[in-house]
Amino acid sequence: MLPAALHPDSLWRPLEQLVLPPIIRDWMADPDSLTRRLSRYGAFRVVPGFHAHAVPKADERQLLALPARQVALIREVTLMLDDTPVVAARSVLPVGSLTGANRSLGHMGSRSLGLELYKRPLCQRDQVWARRGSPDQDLPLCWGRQSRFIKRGAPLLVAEYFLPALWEKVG
Ligand SMILES: C=C(O[C@@H]1C=C(C(=O)O)C=C[C@H]1O)C(=O)O
Repeated sequence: MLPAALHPDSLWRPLEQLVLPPIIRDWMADPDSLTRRLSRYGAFRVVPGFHAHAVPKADERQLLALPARQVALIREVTLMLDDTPVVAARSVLPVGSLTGANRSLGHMGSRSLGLELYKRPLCQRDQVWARRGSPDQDLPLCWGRQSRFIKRGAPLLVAEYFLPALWEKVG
């Protein structure tokens, strides 16, 4: 029987509404680049996965206030430390947010999105939600953070699931 706080939660809830273990809150509430913080713990690498235009999930569309059938660029990656997967990430980049100087956000490949977001002009991480869940059926239940970034006035969504191996490396 999982303690109540550990039940899978289908809803993204504002981070400040959740009671979290201190180390989890420390990482989930960190306003700075996750890439930069992870890089302090070992050899950091981004392994790209799914990367295509698609209609976002209903909760993603709601968090970005996107119309029902509007497509966005979906980028899924695994963040590795010393060749161990530590974060599963899924970003939703509205087509309208990838114009002008923001175009490079749509062509990151194995470079971290964070490197662009945390370059000048700095992004704002203006909303952060959290949930206990699994990014997909092959991965274990873990804490997830959904952030809305504003870069050059344009919104994008980055979900990061903190895999169990992360806490072994940073604990
Ligand atoms: C937002 C950041 O970028 C990271 C890099 C990602 C990518 O390359 O797709 C996805 C999740 C983020 O953890 C960050 O470093 O804080």
